[in-house]
Amino acid sequence: MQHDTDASLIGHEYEVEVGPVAHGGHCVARTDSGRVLFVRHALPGERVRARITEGESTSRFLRADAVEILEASKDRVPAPCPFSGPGMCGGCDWQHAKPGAQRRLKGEVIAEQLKRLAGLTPEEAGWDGTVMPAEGDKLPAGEVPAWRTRVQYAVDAEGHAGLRKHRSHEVQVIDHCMIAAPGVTELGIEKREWPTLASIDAIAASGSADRQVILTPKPGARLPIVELDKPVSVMRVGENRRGEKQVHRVHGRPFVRERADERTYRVGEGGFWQVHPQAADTLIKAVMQGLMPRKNDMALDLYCGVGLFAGALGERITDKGAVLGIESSKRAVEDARHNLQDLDRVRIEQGKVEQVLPRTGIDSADIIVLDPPRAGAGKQTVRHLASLGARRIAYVACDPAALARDLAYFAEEGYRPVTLRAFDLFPMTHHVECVAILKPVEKSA
Ligand SMILES: C[S@@+](CC[C@H](N)C(=O)[O-])C[C@H]1O[C@@H](n2cnc3c(N)ncnc32)[C@H](O)[C@@H]1O
Repeated sequence: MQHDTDASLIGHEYEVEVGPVAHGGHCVARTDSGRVLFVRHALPGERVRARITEGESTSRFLRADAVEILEASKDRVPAPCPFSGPGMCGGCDWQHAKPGAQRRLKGEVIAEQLKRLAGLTPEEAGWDGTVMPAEGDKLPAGEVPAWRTRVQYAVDAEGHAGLRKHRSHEVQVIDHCMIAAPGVTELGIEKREWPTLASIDAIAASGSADRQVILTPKPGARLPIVELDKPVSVMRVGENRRGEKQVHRVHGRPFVRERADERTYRVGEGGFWQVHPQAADTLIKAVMQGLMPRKNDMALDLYCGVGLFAGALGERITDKGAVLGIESSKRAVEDARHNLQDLDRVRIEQGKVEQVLPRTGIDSADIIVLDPPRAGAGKQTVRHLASLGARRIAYVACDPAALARDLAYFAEEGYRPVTLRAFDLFPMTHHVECVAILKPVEKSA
């Protein structure tokens, strides 16, 4: 039996004044009785009618969608995508904000996380407070940037391709995704029916003409014959006898080729590559400007993926120096070793940073780049890195909260950020990428 005290509030509506944007991209508001709402599709300063999408009368906070805008912000624009809005596609949650306002709001989230979790003002973090577009991203104002080179389509019960709704397994059927790169759209996935599939990952490399689809069949279903508008390589997701996910090549190359800093990188299924076409070059430039590698440096590239930063470092560390990359994914390590085989100062180790790094016996490094997954590196790894005495550390982060937490750990170990740069590598969404350069705090005599 359900008590009155924990009754579901889903569907209840409140008129609220919308406060600041919070980590995760939702705006904070309060009901008249003081309940905290995280409101999607709203903007700071607006008055909206918010409909509860998650929460009970006893929940600490509720989630809501702005279903009617009673007083609009000057930053609001009509969402260009017909599939974006309350109850629809969960992808682009900031379509209703002008591009400049999107970047300003991302900046406000970074500033808030730095203050709350690392006790740093923007000045103390070496940040001018701006979020820059990716290098070379010169899209005219007002146009929707078609940047997404990798799109994961979900398939509904009738076989129509679409995108997942926000925090839901339901599929929003679409006829095209506005932020998908032209190479993805040209495949025509949405024009066909896929009754035997659960999902389709579509990849259109930006560094080559390679196109790939990774098909996940419904349990027990057969793989369809794939006929798309452009030639693609096809991979299939299955399970081995132990129930572990395995990916097999059906036809074509089992990888796509990408380019960054004038090198070609092979990226196999499951290997990480930045989704925005200008992201890899933008990040390499920011990291190299910050680290300023010297020919004899001992350098580490942690969470190295298919070798993006290790490649850039290996090009610059040419004399008696060395570069060690560490990456947990076996497939990515195979690709990294292939990609960097011409760089004889570069070595790649497979395994988790927190396990492999202590095993290497390395007790000093001159420069370090780390680009961990969303959760960040964590206290143990930060402590280990600080003990290596590097003169500079570049921290690449896709989550400002994880970055701020790790900056606080670095501060405990005597490292502080000297510059921080933020890039809008995910336009139309609340996501943002940061590069912080850290140096040891000089000890006073
Ligand atoms: C954000 S990606 C960065 C990849 C690469 N630096 C790039 O920009 O292309 C993070 C990478 O860390 C790897 N990874 C995740 N957890 C790890 C761990 N504990 N140790 C080592 N690698 C890990 C993932 O497989 C992924 O390739």
